[in-house]
Amino acid sequence: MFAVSRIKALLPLQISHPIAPALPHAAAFFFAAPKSALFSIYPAVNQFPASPSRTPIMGSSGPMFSRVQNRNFRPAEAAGDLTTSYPSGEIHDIVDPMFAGKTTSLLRRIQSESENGRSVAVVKSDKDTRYGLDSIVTHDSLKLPCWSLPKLSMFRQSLGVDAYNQLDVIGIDEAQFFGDLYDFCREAADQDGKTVIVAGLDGDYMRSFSAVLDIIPLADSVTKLTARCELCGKRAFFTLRKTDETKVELIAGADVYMPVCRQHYVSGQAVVEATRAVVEESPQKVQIG
Ligand SMILES: Nc1ncnc2c1ncn2[C@@H]1O[C@H](COP(=O)(O)OP(=O)(O)O)[C@@H](O)[C@H]1O
Ligand SMILES: Cc1cn([C@H]2C[C@H](O)[C@@H](COP(=O)(O)O)O2)c(=O)[nH]c1=O
Ligand SMILES: [Zn+2]
Repeated sequence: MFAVSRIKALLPLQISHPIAPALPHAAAFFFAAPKSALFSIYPAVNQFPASPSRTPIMGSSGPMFSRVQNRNFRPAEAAGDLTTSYPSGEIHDIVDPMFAGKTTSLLRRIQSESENGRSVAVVKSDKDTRYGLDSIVTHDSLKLPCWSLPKLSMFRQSLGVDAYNQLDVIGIDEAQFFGDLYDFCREAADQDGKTVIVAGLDGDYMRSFSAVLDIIPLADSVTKLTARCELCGKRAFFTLRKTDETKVELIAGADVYMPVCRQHYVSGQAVVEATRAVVEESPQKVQIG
């Protein structure tokens, strides 16, 4: 087994530079918004518990941006009556390899919804501890407060039922780590009338299916972003793992992963596998790239 070097420098928890202009090398799903508008929602961070995941108290308020009206929630009291007007939720699925800009897109979408007067909250998997548990953070250091939870089924209870009912928009980052993504999205959109914006990897380093693909049949829209191949600069659709670690879930950044085009995925995988075979015979620390 090879040792994987740990991420050396965690990104700072403050925004360290302005919003990247429209994801230069992503086929972007771009919500034009002034930089100042994004920053205007950050003061909300200080109004809420530093880490809601550590204090998931019933009825507590979490990192949800202010809005008082509940536009979407409709009790399902008349279920079965065809004349009943069901809530009009939506599901939008943003998928990509790593570094293509899905967290940036999610952040912009949430910002845009908030500016349009909608009540928003963001949740990510608590498995991703790279930048702490109280924010989603992009690879270029933009951040937004969030809830970190092991399961989406805990979301309503963590926010408190009243706060959940008042929500219009739910953003989900690192969605590939949620086993209950399908059930949560279906209920939130179909029953509770929420707009759900989901961002996650469509495949792991082996290009196997991710939970994010399960919700395509439920979705209003699916957007696949692309990164730039780190080896040749062409469009990158895949994530290459540079180490010999084989477990599916391995939380890391650019020290372990890189976005690659098809050609470099295939050749890169061949190198990783050949190296693994050699090193299994003669163990030593190796990292490619
Ligand atoms: N190899 C890389 N290492 C670090 N950052 C990168 C790399 N390639 C692209 N980026 C930056 O990451 C940004 C996208 O970050 P983010 O939205 O967090 O992506 P994702 O959530 O899809 O992983 C890009 O706009 C670019 O500035
Ligand atoms: C390819 C791949 C990725 N992961 C992990 C690595 C990161 O912690 C996240 C993806 O983060 P990002 O916001 O998309 O950059 O997923 C993994 O566990 N297994 C994989 O195969
Ligand atoms: Zn390439």
